[in-house]
Amino acid sequence: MSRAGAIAAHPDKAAAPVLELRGLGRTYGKGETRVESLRGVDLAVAPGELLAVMGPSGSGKSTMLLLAGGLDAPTTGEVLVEGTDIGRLPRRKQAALRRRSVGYVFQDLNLIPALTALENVALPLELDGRPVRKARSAARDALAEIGVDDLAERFPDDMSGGQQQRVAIARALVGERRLVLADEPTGALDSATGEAVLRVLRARCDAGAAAVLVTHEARHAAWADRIVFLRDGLLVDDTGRTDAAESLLTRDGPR
Ligand SMILES: Nc1ncnc2c1ncn2[C@@H]1O[C@H](COP(=O)(O)OP(=O)(O)OP(=O)(O)O)[C@@H](O)[C@H]1O
Repeated sequence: MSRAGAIAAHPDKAAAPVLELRGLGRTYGKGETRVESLRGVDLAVAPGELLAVMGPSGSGKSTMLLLAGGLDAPTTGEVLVEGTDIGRLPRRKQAALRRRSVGYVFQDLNLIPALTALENVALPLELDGRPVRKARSAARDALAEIGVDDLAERFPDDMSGGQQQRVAIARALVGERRLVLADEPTGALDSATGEAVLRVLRARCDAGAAAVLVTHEARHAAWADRIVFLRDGLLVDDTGRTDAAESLLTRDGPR
């Protein structure tokens, strides 16, 4: 299916959002060291939608992603994942929802050094109670999707930074993740591999997932259905595509 065709079918704005941020704020520190990292952000991401978040360094992009994934708690406001306010869930249920529904690709890769690539990718499913054989089979599929199935038996220390990053991306996508949160996911990758990763992210969204992609690069943001801009902890523009990003698009996808 062409990208133009995929966009016609997605995102499904009529469906309930996969992710909703309501009045989201986060303040760090006190007194002179107080920083208002986010200052009341409202945002909804629909099934099928790939949303790009851009903005200057320090504008709150990473903070927003951490809060959206329940890895940090907001000072004000709410985060709803598939309609559930994650702040109201007991800790164990919150952890289960994160494992089942949310995939993270952060700059800090956090692969477990004592586990092979395959074991790292299978881990979230195994923690969730999936039988080991099924979890590893799904992990193999995810590694293949990212094009690193040949690394399955390798340990993180025996991989390059780019290979580790691709394994971390496979771990974020394994299973039926409805929400993928990616913070500069192509950082350590050459441009062809980076594009391939974005293609996978796009395909996941076209299959019904929602994704939030923090990026500094307009050519990566051009894969998104919508781009929002953060400045000083506030969303300053939620109007859709920029002309700059639009101009990077061709009929069948970004170059
Ligand atoms: N754990 C923390 N403790 C104190 N201040 C923090 C913390 N995390 C973020 N901040 C501050 O909050 C603000 C927003 O940071 P954040 O990392 O979210 O920005 P960003 O837009 O992702 O930046 P970059 O593009 O450089 O990654 C910055 O002023 C940062 O110093």
